[in-house]
Amino acid sequence: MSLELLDVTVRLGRGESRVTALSELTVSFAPAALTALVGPSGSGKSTLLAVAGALLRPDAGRVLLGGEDIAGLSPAEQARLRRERIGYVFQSGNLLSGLTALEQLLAAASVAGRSPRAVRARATELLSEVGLGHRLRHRADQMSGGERQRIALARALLLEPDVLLVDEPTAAVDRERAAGLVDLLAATTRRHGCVTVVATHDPVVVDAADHVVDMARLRTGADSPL
Ligand SMILES: Nc1ncnc2c1ncn2[C@@H]1O[C@H](COP(=O)(O)OP(=O)(O)OP(=O)(O)O)[C@@H](O)[C@H]1O
Repeated sequence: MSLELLDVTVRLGRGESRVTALSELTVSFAPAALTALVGPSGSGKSTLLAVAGALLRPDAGRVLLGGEDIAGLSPAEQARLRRERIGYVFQSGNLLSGLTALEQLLAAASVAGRSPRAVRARATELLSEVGLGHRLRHRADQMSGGERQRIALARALLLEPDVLLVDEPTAAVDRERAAGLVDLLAATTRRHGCVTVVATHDPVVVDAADHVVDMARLRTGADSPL
């Protein structure tokens, strides 16, 4: 299932601080492929992820997931789409306070309508794969930013979404860990066939990516869409 943004414009802020974060941007992202989204700070990478994940409604343009315009859905339909088909791994982690690493994954599975018991073994395995196998029963709110983001990554991979949106997954980890996380992301993406878009400044991610989209070139029209 492909993901396409067609002539998308997003304006953010109010009054004098109002900026056009995305201007008539057109780009498509392939399924079963990891796309690295690169570009200078402020070029709109995070904004693109928010629009692609139906967290932000564009001022103009369409966002097609498998041919359906998700920007035009009602708020309730968008909420359902976000819950069932989109995985987010943002730097804040968006975790639930008070829960352990393992409970974060089991709770997410439960909200998505899956039996926590059925996914427990896979959840444990994924937490080990992101390097947190020894901290399954530690509270996530007592972990570092990089560790919390790795929990969010394991949680997203457990739910096997159609679209996986990841913001700077390697910013808060050491180089060796970064390579391991990117390999896991790429392998899972190819296995499950999801559209994975990773906003990054990290050459490790760019080297492992199937495609690279450069925001700076898109904005000036120098890049043709994939
Ligand atoms: N809430 C907001 N209100 C006003 N302007 C905003 C808001 N959020 C972002 N912007 C602006 O929109 C533009 C795009 O920001 P965005 O965060 O998408 O860039 P980015 O490429 O992800 O940057 P970075 O690499 O630093 O994370 C920037 O000019 C930014 O200052």
